[in-house]
Amino acid sequence: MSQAKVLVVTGHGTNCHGETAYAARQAGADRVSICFFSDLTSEKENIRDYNLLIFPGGFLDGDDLGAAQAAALRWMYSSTESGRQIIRDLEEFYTDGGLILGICNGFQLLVKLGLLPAMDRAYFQRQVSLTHNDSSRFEDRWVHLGCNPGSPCVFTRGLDRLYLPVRHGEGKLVCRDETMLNSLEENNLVALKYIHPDTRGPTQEYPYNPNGSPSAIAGLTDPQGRILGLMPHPEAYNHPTNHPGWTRGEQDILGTEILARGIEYLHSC
Ligand SMILES: NC(=O)CC[C@H](N)C(=O)O
Repeated sequence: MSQAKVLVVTGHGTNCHGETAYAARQAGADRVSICFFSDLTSEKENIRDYNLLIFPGGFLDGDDLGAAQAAALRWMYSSTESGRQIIRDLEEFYTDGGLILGICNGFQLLVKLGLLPAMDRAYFQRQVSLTHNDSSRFEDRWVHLGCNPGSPCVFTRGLDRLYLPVRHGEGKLVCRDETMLNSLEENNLVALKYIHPDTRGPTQEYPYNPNGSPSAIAGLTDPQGRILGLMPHPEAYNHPTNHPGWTRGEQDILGTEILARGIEYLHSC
């Protein structure tokens, strides 16, 4: 059994790191640290000392140039003080079996870095993007989600339906064409979809699909299932009283279950 060592990486404008670290502890992590991106370049922290990397939600660099765009460039082109490229550390971290979770702004970073969906195992090549919601406004609401039982994703393993909050302006997935969208489905890289509360099937209907994402895509995984990026915030449903209907006795599976599945996977390694 290996320990689950979690690193939550923040930057200017990140605002969900504290809650995400709390949720990781609740989910059973053995060690949780929060570090700033510059702690990596100054070599105060090294991602190779961890096995679960979390990119939390927020507004990195004020969403200038598009959400997480500047941060993606920073990851691609920054080096440590001793001259090691940060991106090589990230690559080795993943090749050695690490898990990566990107929540909302973190998901935006993962697609812009090309870590998701990494179709045909083409890691670090940008294949899709996330853009402005169809509503042209920030959407802040709870959504119903269905997990894909055929997906290799370790974070959603055994989960069926979830109810989680979203809060974003740029959550609509963009694919080059219909063929790419179909390949995402065929390769089971779609881990989570927005579903309609009545039919319980994938939906394009607003506001159940809050951004107009094609095929109702809310979260993606990679071919190895060790990376998950999702627009909803699992860390924000870490206690029954976070549920908007808790005073009426309403409850769903806690969002922290997503983190717990990843941590269980690490414990089993
Ligand atoms: N909650 C978040 O992480 C916000 C995501 C993002 N910056 C957006 O508004 O699209």
